[in-house]
Amino acid sequence: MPPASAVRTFTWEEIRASTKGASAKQPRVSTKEVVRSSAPRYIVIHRKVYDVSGDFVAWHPGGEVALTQLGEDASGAFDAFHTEAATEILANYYVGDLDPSEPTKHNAFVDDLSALRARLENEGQFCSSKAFFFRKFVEVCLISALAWTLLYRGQGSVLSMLAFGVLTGLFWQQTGWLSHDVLHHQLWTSRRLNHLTGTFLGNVLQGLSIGWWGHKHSNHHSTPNVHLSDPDIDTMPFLAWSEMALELFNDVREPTAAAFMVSHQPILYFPLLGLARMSWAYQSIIWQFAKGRIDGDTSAAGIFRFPTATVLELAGLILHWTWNIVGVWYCVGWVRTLPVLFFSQIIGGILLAVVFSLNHNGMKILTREESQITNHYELAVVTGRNVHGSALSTWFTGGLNYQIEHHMFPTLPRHRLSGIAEEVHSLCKKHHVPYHSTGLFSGLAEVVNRLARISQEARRRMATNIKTE
Ligand code: HEM
Repeated sequence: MPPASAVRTFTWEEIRASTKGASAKQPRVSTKEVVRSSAPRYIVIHRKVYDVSGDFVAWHPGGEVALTQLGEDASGAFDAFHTEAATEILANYYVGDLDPSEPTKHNAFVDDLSALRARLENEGQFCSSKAFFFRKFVEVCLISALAWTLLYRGQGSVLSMLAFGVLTGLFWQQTGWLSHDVLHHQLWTSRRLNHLTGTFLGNVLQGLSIGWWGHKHSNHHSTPNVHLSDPDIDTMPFLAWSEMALELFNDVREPTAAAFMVSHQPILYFPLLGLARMSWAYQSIIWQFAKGRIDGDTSAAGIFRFPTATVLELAGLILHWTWNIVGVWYCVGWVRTLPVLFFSQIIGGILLAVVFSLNHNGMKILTREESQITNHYELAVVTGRNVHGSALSTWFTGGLNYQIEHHMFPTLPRHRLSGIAEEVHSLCKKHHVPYHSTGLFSGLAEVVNRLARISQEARRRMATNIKTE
C-alpha cells in the first residue's frame, strides 16, 4: 500500500462516473461491459475505494452480484456476505480513499448493528446447531416418505393422489427453506460443503437449480425492493408492485395482455402463485444451457467457473425429474402421472411463493437514488415484513418470518433469529427506523391491498389515457 501522503482520494462524482454504461432504464452496467472495457469500475467499502473492473467478476466467488453495488457505498452488503478471509483479499483491489469531505451511508444505527454483529460473532452465534439442521432434514424425509407411501398404497384413489400432492408440495417448501439456509452458508464453515449440500437439497430434492437461484437471490439481498434492481419485484408483465413499475408498460412485448393482467392482479395473484414453481423449474433448466443470458448478460457468474458445478447441477436435475416421473408412473400409471405432478407443483408453488410474498411484497419500494443513501441495515428494515405469532408460523415460513433479522445477518443460522429479534426491534425504535411485524393473514391482506392499489392506478391511467414513459 502506498504511504498515506500518496493515497489517491476520490469524490462520489468520480466514483459514480465509473458506472458509465448504465442508464435510468438499465441501472446496472452489464457484466460484459465491465469485463471487456478497460475503464475502472469503483465500489466503496468502509471509506476505501476498490476497482472491480477486468477479471474481478470471473474471480469473485459471489460472481456478478458485486456489480449491483457499482459506484456505491457497498459496506453493508460486503459485511453481510463475507468472512474475514474476504477482507484480507480486499487489499488486492484497493485504489484509494473516499475524500474525507464525502458522506457515506454510515450512521449511529449502523454503529449499533455492527456492534451487535461483533457481539454475535464473539459469542459464536454464527455457528449452527447441527442437531437442529439434522432434525429438519429428518422432518422433510418423513414428509416425503408419507407422501410416497400414501400414493403407493392408495392404488390410484383420488384421495391418495390429493394427499400426495399436498404433502409433496409441503416437502418442496420445507426442503426449499433448508437449501436456502445452506446456500447462505449457515450450516457448514466450508463454502464448498455448503454448495455441495445445497446441490443435493436444491437440485436433487427440489428440482431447482442452486446456481440460478443463488444468482437471483444474492441480487435480491444486495438490493431488496429497489426498483429495476431487485429481481424479486421484476414481475412485469404479470404483476406490478409500484407505480414505478407501471412505467414499464411501454417496454413489455404484449402491452394489451400486460394491461389485462395488471388491472386484474388482485384476483390473479393466487392463481399465479400456483404457477410459480413450474416457472422456476423451467428457468432452472434453461439456466444450465444459457447461464446469465436470462438477465441479458452473456458472461457467467463466478460460481459457475468450475465445469464440475454445471455437471453436478445437471445430474441433480435429471435425477429429480427421473425419480418423480418414474415414481408417480409406477404408483398410479401413465394417465394419472401428469395430473398428479401438476397438482403437486401447484401446491408447492403456492406454499413457497406465499412466504416470499409475505417477506417483502407490499412494503416500501425504493428508487435507485433512494437506495444510494439508505444503508444496508435500514434497507432490510424498511423493505422487510416480519410475521409474528406461533411456533407454527416459524415452522411454516422456515424462519423467514424473521425477515428483517435475516436480511441484516444472512449467514446467521435460522434457529438464532428469534433470539435477536427483540434487540433489533429496540435498536430500530431507538433510531426511529420503522420496523414492521404483523400476523400471517394480515400480512397477506397487505400484499393484496398493494396489488389492488396499483391495479386501480393502472386502470385510472388507462382510462385517462396517460402515456407513461
Ligand atoms: C473488492 C470487493 C470484494 C471482494 C474482494 C470479495 C471477495 C469475496 C470472497 C473471497 C468470497 C468468498 C467467501 C468469503 O471468503 O467470505 C466472496 C463471496 C461472496 N461475495 Fe464478495 N467480494 C467483494 C465484493 C462483493 C460485493 C460488493 C458483494 C455484494 C453486493 C459480494 C457478494 C458476495 C456473495 C453473495 C458471496 C457468496 C457466494 C457464495 O455463495 O459462496 N461481494 N466474495
